[in-house]
Amino acid sequence: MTVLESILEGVREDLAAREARLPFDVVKERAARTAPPLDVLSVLRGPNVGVIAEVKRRSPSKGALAEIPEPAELASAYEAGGASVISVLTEQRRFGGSLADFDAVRRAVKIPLLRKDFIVSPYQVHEARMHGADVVLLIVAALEQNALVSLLDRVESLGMTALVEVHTAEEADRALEAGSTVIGVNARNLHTLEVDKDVFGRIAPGLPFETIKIAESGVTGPGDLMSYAGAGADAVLVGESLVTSGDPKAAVNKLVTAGSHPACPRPSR
Ligand SMILES: O=P(O)(O)OC[C@@H](O)[C@@H](O)c1c[nH]c2ccccc12
Repeated sequence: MTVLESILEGVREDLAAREARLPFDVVKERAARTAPPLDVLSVLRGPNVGVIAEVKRRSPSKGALAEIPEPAELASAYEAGGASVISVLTEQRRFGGSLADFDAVRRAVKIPLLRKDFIVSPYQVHEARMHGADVVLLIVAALEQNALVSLLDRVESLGMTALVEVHTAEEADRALEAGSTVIGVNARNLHTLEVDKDVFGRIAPGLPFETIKIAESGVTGPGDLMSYAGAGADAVLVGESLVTSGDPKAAVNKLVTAGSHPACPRPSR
């Protein structure tokens, strides 16, 4: 079994437990009564290379990263540092996240929020909306094509934006075929956890120019942001280097400053 497969197994078990506690109908109803999602597309289409800052306690590859006793405080620091979007991991077993973290962050900040989890069922999409998500991650490697298509439709029908994650050119083709407008290229292979920062530069130039391109993983500072920008990134998604920085506001701000510097390559749109 690959790492991704074992993560998905745990996710399905946890999902079944939540479904037993709160019926899908109720989740749908509450989602429909939640304040509408924020327009993240116009945020990501802005003139600068944006920063999506992630609340991440641990990861299968690195183990514990940071305790983060107050996710709301961390998120406020990200917002104050100029992040465009905040990503909150809600997967519990491997990443130490939760929907309670998501709620705390939602109450603390005004900028768009991404629910970062392993979405395999429509239940999780409505659940994300019920908790105030604006963006939902869909991982191509975790989904059959028909499931990807129907989850993407579901996300959009609720007014949210799907960040569709790929790691290979074949997955990028599947993402485009499904109709994705925002594609994240993860430098990390979720089957093996290996990181290859050149993956973005190999895949992004082949995507349509109007596709919003996000470079995910392995950003350690402004240098990485600049090189991803040179390969066409509209934004970078950063977790580890921010949560381990000791000063998340300053760490985000360094990236944001690089992404708005005149010397930073801009997405051509
Ligand atoms: O901590 P990093 O290397 O900055 O990476 C952040 C983000 O890209 C990573 O957390 C991530 C990308 N895709 C995912 C899918 C599931 C869980 C986590 C992820």
